[in-house]
Amino acid sequence: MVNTCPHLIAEFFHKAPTNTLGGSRIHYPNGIPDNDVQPNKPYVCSIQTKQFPRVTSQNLHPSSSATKQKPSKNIAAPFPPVVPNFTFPICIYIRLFDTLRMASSSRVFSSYLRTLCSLPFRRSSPGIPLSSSFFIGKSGFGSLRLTSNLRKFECRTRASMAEIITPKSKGKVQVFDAEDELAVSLAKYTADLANKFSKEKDSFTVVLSGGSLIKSLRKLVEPPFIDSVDWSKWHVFWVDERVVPKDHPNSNYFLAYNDFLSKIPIPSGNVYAINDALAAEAAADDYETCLKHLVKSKIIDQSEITGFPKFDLILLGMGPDGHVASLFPSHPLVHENTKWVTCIKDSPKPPLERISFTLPVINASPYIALVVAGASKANSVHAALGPGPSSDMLPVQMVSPDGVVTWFLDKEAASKL
Ligand SMILES: O=C1O[C@H](COP(=O)(O)O)[C@@H](O)[C@H](O)[C@H]1O
Repeated sequence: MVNTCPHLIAEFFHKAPTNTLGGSRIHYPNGIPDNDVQPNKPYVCSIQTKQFPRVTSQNLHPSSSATKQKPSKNIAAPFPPVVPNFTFPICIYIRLFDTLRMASSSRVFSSYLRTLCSLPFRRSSPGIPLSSSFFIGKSGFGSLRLTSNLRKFECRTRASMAEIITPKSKGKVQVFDAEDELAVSLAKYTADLANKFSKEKDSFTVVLSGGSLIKSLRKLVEPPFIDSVDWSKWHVFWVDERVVPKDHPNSNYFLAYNDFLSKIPIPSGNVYAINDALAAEAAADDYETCLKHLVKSKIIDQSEITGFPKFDLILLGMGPDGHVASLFPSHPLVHENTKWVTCIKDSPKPPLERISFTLPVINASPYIALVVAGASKANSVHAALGPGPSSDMLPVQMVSPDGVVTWFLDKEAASKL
């Protein structure tokens, strides 16, 4: 019986005409007897109830008349009068830990549902998976599992972040309801890695992109993160640069200096800008020489397998067309596999001339963050993370390191997943 269960799982289908939600009886799958239920193991069960009103997106709304129904005499409180607009697409499984009290109290149940309502993906959108399920554990940490007939996602969430677990090769994908939350998470991720590497090898080599990435790093230069790292251990590089003077508004260095570097106590000798006094090829060669020197002096690690430099962390942005660094779709530079640093003189995005790390350098990194926000990038995010192969590989799809790729997406960028 419910009362003897170490944890409970409720399931409801808000689309089905017989929707119910309640706690009078838990049915475990495949006829598992209640006393065989293992602690801390999730089961997808159904709750059979006659007491609660049917659950639909309407009657979960506070103003709905269903929420004002009188509860049956068997339940402690009316079924959630407080759950805001609730429009999960198909079906939801709620795992409740720690006993009967959770199932037997609709107040607890409704507080779980409130947490659930703050999740992304709660609105139906084109391409919404055919079914979804949601698990909430003891700590308030939950996950949303979305299943389509093409592929499976599993999302884990804390507050308004969902994590989509894709095939390993595609990396770890986090989706944030708001860009501000993305920025906090990125700051924590970066600070944690900086501390890990500073502790392990007394230095931290990090590579910046230009563009919107710098804005997304803004929380790192605010408390508590700014005080949580030893900036003297940092060595900062650029994955790409535009061939313009360092004080030009198009310069990636200029952007990073204004919004990031000028706000942190990093030794100026640890900031390795691309030489703006040289023409494109010379600047690329000069940067490669600089990197080789730093590999020799053991500031930068080197991949034992490929010989390419191995930066501790590469922070990558992605353009709406799926470009990363200054490696653009269908451009021959994406196939450069000898040089460490190269240049492009016909960039489809201005300015025409740019310097860029090559893909083997990017892919040598043990940690890559792909930071992508905004609806304009949703198609490329879908090409990279969505189901099925695409005929023309975007540069972002060629980011495939031996290490870990972590995607930081806002919900607009993830809207086509
Ligand atoms: O031109 C560039 O574009 C990409 C993406 O920029 P975003 O503003 O769309 O995020 C950027 O990552 C790269 O460093 C930059 O040179």
